[in-house]
This record gives sequence, C-alpha cells and structure tokens, in this order.
Amino acid sequence: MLFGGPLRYDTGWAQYEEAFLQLGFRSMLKRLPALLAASFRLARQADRQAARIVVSAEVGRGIARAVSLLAVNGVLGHLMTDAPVADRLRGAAPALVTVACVLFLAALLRAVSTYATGRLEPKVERVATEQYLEKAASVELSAIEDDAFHKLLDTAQYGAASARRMIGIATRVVNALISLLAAASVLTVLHPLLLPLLATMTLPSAWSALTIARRRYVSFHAWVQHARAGRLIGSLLTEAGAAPEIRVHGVGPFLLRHFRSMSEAAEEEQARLARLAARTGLIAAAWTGVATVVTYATLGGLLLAGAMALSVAGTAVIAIRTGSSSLDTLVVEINSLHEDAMFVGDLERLFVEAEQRAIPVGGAELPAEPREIRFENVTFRYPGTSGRDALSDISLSLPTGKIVALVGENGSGKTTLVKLLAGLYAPKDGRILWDDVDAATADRHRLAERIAMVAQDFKRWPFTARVNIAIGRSSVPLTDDRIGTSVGEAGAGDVVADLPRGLDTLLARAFTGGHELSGGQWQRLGIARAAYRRGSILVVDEPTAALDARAELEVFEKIRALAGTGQTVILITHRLASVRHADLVHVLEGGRLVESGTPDDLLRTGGVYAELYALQADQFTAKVPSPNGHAER
Ligand SMILES: Nc1ncnc2c1ncn2[C@@H]1O[C@H](COP(=O)(O)OP(=O)(O)OP(=O)(O)O)[C@@H](O)[C@H]1O
Repeated sequence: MLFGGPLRYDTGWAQYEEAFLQLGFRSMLKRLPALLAASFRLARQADRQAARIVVSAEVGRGIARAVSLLAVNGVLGHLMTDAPVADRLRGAAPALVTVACVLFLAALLRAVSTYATGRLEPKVERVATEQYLEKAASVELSAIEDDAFHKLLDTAQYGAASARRMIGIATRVVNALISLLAAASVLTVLHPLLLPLLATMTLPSAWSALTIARRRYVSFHAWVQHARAGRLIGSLLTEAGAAPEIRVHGVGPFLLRHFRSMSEAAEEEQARLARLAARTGLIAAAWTGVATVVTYATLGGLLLAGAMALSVAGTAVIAIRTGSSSLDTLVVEINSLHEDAMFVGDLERLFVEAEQRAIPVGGAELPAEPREIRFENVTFRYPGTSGRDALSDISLSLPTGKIVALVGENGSGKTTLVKLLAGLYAPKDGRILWDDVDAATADRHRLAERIAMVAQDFKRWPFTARVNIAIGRSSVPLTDDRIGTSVGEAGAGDVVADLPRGLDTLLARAFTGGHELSGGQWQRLGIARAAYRRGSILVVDEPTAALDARAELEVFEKIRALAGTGQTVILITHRLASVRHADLVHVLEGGRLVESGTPDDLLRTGGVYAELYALQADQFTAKVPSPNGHAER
C-alpha cells in the first residue's frame, strides 16, 4: 500500500496508549477539576471578562434549578394534603411564585451565558491555534523532519477546536453538577434508598458513553497518519504543480485507485466502530430498563407499605427524573470533556515537546567581522537515518569576503554542509568555528541574521513579487529603494518589468489575478530575495540550474559583484566553468572532503575537480557531425 500500511506504530504511539489507559471512569472523575480548570485557564487567556460572565451565569443557573426543585417540593407538599382545595392552592401559592421567578431568572442567565460563550469560543480557538502555530515555527528543523514529532503536530492540530468545544461542555458540566447535587440532596432527605437507585439507573449510560469514547480515541490515533496520507493523495489530484504530469503520464487513475483503497479501509474502521457502538448502546439500554423498573417498583412498594407519603413519592419521581437527566447529561458531558481534553492534552504535549526542541535563545556573541569560518573534523548524520554519514570528518576553511565554491557529484554533501553552516543542523562530532567562537555555543538567531540563502528548493511564496523579495528580511520596514536595489543586484529587472502589475503582481496562479513565473524567472526573484536580506554570508545552492546561458553568465557576474562588496559567497554549482572565478574550491565526494584549492591549482594537480571539469569541457569541444558525415570541430 502507498505510504505504508494504515497502522504504523512508532515510538509516539506508546505515549497515546498510556493516555488511553488513564481513561477509567474513576480517573475521569478525579481529573475533572483539573480539566475544568484547564478550560477556564484557556478561556481567561482568551477573554477574561467573557469567561467570568459564563462561569457566574452557569453557577447561577445551577442554583436556580436547585431552588426550583425545592420549591416544587413545597408546592406538592401543600397540594397533597386533606385540606380544602382553595386552602391547598393558597398554601402552595408562594412556592409557585418562587418557581416562576426562579425559572424566569434561569432563562435570563441562560441567554447571558449563551451570548458570552459564543463570544468566548472562537477566541479560545484562535488563542490555542496561535500558540500551536507559534510553537511549530519555533522548533529545530530536525524536529519538523522527525515523523514522531510530525504525528504529534498532526494530532495536536485538533486541540484548538477541542479547546473551543471544551468551553461549552464545561459550562454544561458545571450546570449539571449543581442540579444533580440539588436532586441528590432532595432524594436523600426523602428516603435513603432513592439515591443508590438513581445511580443504578444512570450507570449504564455512563459505561456506554465511556466505552464508545475510548474506542473512538484509540482509533483516531491509530488512523491519524492514514488520514493524512489520504488527504495528501486527494490534494495531489487537484494541485496545479502535479496537474501536467497527471495528464501526460496518466497518473490520475493510479492516484484515484489508491485514494479509494485508503478511503475504503477508513470506512471499514468507521463501520467497525459503529457496529460496536450499536451493540454497546443496546446493552446499556437493557440495563437502564431493568434499573428503571426496579426503581419504580421500589417506590410503589414503599407507598404500599405506607413507608412514604404520596406527596413525597411525587416529589421523588420529579427529583429522580431531574437527577437522572442531570446525571445523564453529566456523564455524556464529562465524557466529551475528557475526550476533548485528550486532544487538548496532545496540544499541551506538543507545547512541552516543542519547548524542548525549540531553537535555543541566547548564546555567545559571534565576532562582528570574522576572518574565516572553519569546519573542524565535522561529522553529521541526518536524524533518524541509518547508513552512512552525510558528512564525515570534514575540515575546511571558508575565508570571509571571498567566493568559495562547493563542488561534487549528486549526494556528496554540499547542501548538507551549508545547512550546518546556517545552523539548521548541529554536527554530530567536530566543531564549526567563527574565528575562535564555536557556532554550537553561539546565539542561533544572531547567526541566522548573518546568512542569506537561495536554497535549491527555495520557497515560492503565494504572495506578490514585492513581498516575495521583501520576505527575505520581513523584520525591516519595506522600502521601494531597498527592493529596487535588490532587483538590480539580482538582475531581475526584466522579470519584474514583464509582470502585468509589476512588483504588485500576485505570484499564485490558483488565485484570481495570480500570475505564474517560469523556473528561471523564479530563480532570479530568489536571488533578489537573498540580496534584499543583506546577510554577510550569501549561500547560493545551484543558482543557475534553471537559467539560460545568457542569464547564467549574468547571474554569476552579479554574484561576483556581491562578493566585491565584502559579502562572503558560498556557491554550490555543477557548472564548473562558473567556478573558475571562485577564490577557493572545496571538492566533496561521498560526504568527505577530497580536494581544496584555487580552481587553477586543482586543474593543475589533476584530481576529481580536473576530471569533472574535463568531462564538461569535452561536451563543448566534442566534434559536431557535419551534414556530409565528416566530424567537424
Ligand atoms: N533531509 C534529509 N534527511 C535525510 N537524508 C538527507 C536529507 N537531505 C539529504 N540527505 C542525504 O544526505 C546526503 C547528502 O545530500 P546533499 O543534499 O547534501 O547532497 P548534495 O551534494 O547537495 O547533492 P546535489 O548535488 O544532488 O544537490 C544524501 O545521501 C542525501 O540522501
């Protein structure tokens, strides 16, 4: 099956299983105060005033219900006496007025609570989502590439919606709790037998709701990656980037087949859950039925035996109905609260883990104008990969203010080396020294400030051309001067001039008014972005891969000019002719440094560089067959 099987258990799974094991009814009740406190904390963070209003209104509603129950008891007490009807009614009147007033007040409080909850819920979701996104953006690249962390990101994204739901649920829990307390106290006063009977009637629904929620949560975690893969396939079918290949290579039916088989597997799981839920519900209903019969039979027995007055039995019936409906609500709502709290728990777990894997803040100051950056016996392997190191025992110098070229065949480690230089990864062994400051101890944010990078797969932001350039340093105010200079430095003037609305053209074909650039045009904008950033070290990874011959020459000219202004240029390229202007060339092979020197030195000594150079040169000097069959130079 594409993307592996539906159930992939990795290290992250063990933690979910532990969370699942905590899902007992007792532990749920024990955790209730903490859960309510957590949702209240979130609510206060989002909107303190609305949170206070909701809590006060719900407590008020609960109390109102308790008072009305006691008042009803008073009404029945007066009505079910032997006195004349008029006297009975007169006696019951004050209690009736109390019931009416309390019901009116409860309705008012309900309206207040509805309004404040409605105001609060979206804010809670926004605050939680913001925190989620902020944490996701602040972790190390290695965390983003780690599939266990990614799974956590996947599941935690539901935490914000759960946090929103928890607000409404928490209000209903508080309300039902108070009203249950009222019913239970009334029942205890009426007859001690009635309380356990009430509990027996409600236990089955508690058990059934809990069992169903447990299954749903476990299933969700087992299937979350499957669902992501399914969504990914679905989006591939509609994505503009994949559209040409889907049509020319006829990939559509292939992707659809996989989409269907993945969806069918997920449907089977849904059907399995529904089957189990139906069975559980049926068992619970039978159990409740028996318990209800026993309860009313007991009431009848007490009446027949003269152990209970008719008015008391009437109140008991009302209290049992109120109590069991409150208990039902409570069980269902606590259960939902718990289920949602587990997703909020995932979000909190993400916060903790993201904190641990965050790019550290602070550290040693880097020299303002270092003479060189030295790699000292640097070894690196990508986290979670086995096999060979991507870089092994590399020692080399990157003198500042010069053009240093990194050369080597595909997969030799050039990009990895510059990622380490930029602080995106840390070496497994060895050090990267900026003069004598170890980059591992340096302030990472300050280090990144110094670097401008045109990566091989630099981001094509779905924004305007202007923003696509200025996003190179979004922390400074955007000025036309700076944009203009950068466009000039990158030789992107023609690209911008050709755009229908110049710099204000939206570069996202999928949106109205959006425009698409060619690969080479994008590459020029990417270089303009790096120029706009004005880092002291410019890293360009294959800057001319998509450029035509004339543009390529021009771009290298521009890059040389940047080095002339004091910028250090680290250039990765397979076009060895362009490397001839570099001050220093490092040649990598299989993650090891095999040669270093000026281009002329390397050509003279005749190693890997000279060999690759000769191969490329041969392509241009090879004899071109003439029309009459003789080879010509
Ligand atoms: N994010 C990653 N996770 C795991 N392995 C990676 C990752 N990126 C690169 N590698 C591996 O590290 C090795 C070096 O890759 P790198 O991208 O540094 O090579 P390169 O010299 O830049 O190649 P190219 O000329 O094709 O761009 C390769 O074996 C590659 O498979």
